[in-house]
Amino acid sequence: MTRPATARIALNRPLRRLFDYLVPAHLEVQPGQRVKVPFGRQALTGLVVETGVEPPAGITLKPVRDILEDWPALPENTFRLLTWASDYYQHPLGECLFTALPPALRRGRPAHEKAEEHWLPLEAEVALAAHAHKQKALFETIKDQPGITSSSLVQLGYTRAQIRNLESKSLIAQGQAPRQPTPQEADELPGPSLSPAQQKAADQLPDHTDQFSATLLHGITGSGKTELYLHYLKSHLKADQQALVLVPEINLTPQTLARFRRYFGDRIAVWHSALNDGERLRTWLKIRNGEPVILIGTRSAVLLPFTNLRTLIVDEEHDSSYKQGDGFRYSGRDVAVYRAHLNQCPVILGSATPSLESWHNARQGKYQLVSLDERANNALPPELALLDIRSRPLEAGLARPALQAIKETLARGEQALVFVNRRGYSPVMMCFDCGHLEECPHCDTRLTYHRRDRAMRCHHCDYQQAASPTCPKCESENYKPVGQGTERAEETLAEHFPDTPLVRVDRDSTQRKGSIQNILKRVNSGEPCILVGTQMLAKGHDFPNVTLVVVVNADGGLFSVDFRAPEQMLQTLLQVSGRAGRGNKPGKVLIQTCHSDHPLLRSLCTGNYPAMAEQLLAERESGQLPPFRAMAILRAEASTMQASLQLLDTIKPMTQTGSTEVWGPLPAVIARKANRHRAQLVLNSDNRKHLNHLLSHLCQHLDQSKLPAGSKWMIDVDPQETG
Ligand SMILES: Nc1ncnc2c1ncn2[C@@H]1O[C@H](COP(=O)(O)OP(=O)(O)OP(=O)(O)O)[C@@H](O)[C@H]1O
Ligand SMILES: [Zn+2]
Repeated sequence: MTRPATARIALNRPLRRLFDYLVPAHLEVQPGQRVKVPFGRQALTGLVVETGVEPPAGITLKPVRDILEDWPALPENTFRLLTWASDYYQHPLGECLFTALPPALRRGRPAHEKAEEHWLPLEAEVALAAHAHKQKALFETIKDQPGITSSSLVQLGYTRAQIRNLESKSLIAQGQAPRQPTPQEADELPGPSLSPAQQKAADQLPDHTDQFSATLLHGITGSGKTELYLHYLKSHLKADQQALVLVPEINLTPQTLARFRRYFGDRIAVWHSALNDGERLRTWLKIRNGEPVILIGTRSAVLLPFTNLRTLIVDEEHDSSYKQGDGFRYSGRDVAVYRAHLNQCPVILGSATPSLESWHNARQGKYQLVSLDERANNALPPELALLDIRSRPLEAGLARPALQAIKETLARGEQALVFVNRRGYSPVMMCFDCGHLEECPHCDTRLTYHRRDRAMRCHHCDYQQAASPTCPKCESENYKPVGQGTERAEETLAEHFPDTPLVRVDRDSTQRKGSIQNILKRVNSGEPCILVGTQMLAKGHDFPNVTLVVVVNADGGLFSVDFRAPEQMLQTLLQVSGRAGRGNKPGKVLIQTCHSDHPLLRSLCTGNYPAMAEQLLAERESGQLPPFRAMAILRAEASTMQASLQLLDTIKPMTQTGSTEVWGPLPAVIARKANRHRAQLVLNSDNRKHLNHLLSHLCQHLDQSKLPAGSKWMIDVDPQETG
């Protein structure tokens, strides 16, 4: 008797196991392929992991119901990448594999595009009834963006009925917009002409796209790293090959895209969180079909099923947004390096402030270091100075010399940028009579005061309450904001500079789709203005007329318990400083601090990042911290702290092997978040392989143990946040 055909299937479930099914004779399946399988009373989409498996004895298998297409949605190479990542990050294989599918395919939709409706205006102006505001706005939108799709319009808040209505009035009709230049046409555009310093760096980049190499491109802020990427792709990527450029979310600005489109036209595709399901499916299909796209995308783009990926670039490689903070906690940068290794192709990691991990790898010769230490366009590096605010009067956080410098900058017709590391009005509300501080009822944190909408908000859970004008405890009127947020800085600056436009950039001011684009457009017009913002402003932007940067308070990272805090502080401060003086006028940076003699801040002022990195690495080495050892955190969450600690206490003996040092269990820095009590066990090992085995073993054990109700555990490998 021949053995019946079987398949082992992964489901999109947080389960560390696979499921075996029979494969009916009329179906043929292969690894990576999507199938429909019965699961309980449901029919689920599954991905074939293996065929011809020996099912456990005594179990009657159910048959696969159907195949969704006759080709593997995940080709072999992508499949191997995800299998590796599942093992490395200790995340269930099913969920890892499904992250490489667009939402429509996860849900079992067919893998082909629905024809999209594109719209063009038929008239130059419209005569609509005066009250038809929405219709007019819709028409204007279509006029501004000819060829826009129905789904994009719906995303902008219009309805399909409104679109039909304009169509019935013969004001718009279906049709495609004028095309972008094709790759051939774009080829005729002159390539970027590199400065001598850029050319020297370009000459050191890897020559071959058919073998693995990892390069760390350390280019100071404003040195033109993007120009180098463009040049590299132009001269090395063949017409039929695919490339991936990873960027942090906020860097995917229209300017960046325009620069890539200028050289590569339609070959450029994008991948980020704001795409709708239709757009995701379309781009996914292009990549899976092996079209020679150059994909510019955020973190998850590194998991997509490329079939001919020959170059990977990770811009701002130090950026912490490359590490996913929940669920499948992978690092987009590290997966990119592994992927280049699998594909035998080059990966280029670029940054003005490389992560200590990458710097260490370069020092050890694992990565090739290429340095670019001149700014493009003959611009000079900014001049950094500390401004000690210990005994100076402050006006809402700003010292007089800082206000004076802003005034002079504006008088010269230039722009100033004020960096505040908190959004909202003030991070604390305090009663100066009874000492009451308003805290979140669900977390161990203070509530942030948002003056604009008179709300007190928790930045860790969704909690908010109306702001009270008097102390909620003793009703004193002596109840006041303490500390600086972006809203408060904006308010003070508006009082000081009533005639100057103020532009605030933080998560609150950029929530609406397109608002960041409008803000950037305004700043790029060059008119004198003051920009006030958080980290969002620090990264990657190119504002040629910003000549002054003021850092309201630099001290946040100096005394944190998180061992990465000093590194992240230096990176943020150097990045935000790097926004000054990128055009033809010199830039100046004023850093307000209460610790102007702190060695870290002193070395910051030299602007010499390699020296800072060496100093920080020496500290990491003496503390036996990453990158000198591998680290993983086992976190527990429960309805009481005691339960969390207890769970970790029972696990701890299992983690104590020769090569692993264990710290904890200890409560997390924010011990209670959204009413969950959090504790952690930190594992450190000299041997990454041993640590990986230990973690796999732990996962298996924990999966099979019965945990107390309401308790949860999770593993974070190479954690970014260790508090
Ligand atoms: N070879 C060149 N010729 C003319 N202009 C250039 C050249 N290279 C770069 N530039 C310009 O210099 C500016 C800085 O370049 P870019 O934004 O690529 O710097 P960067 O290295 O990415 O900086 P950061 O790390 O600060 O984001 C841009 O306005 C860019 O157009
Ligand atoms: Zn909260």
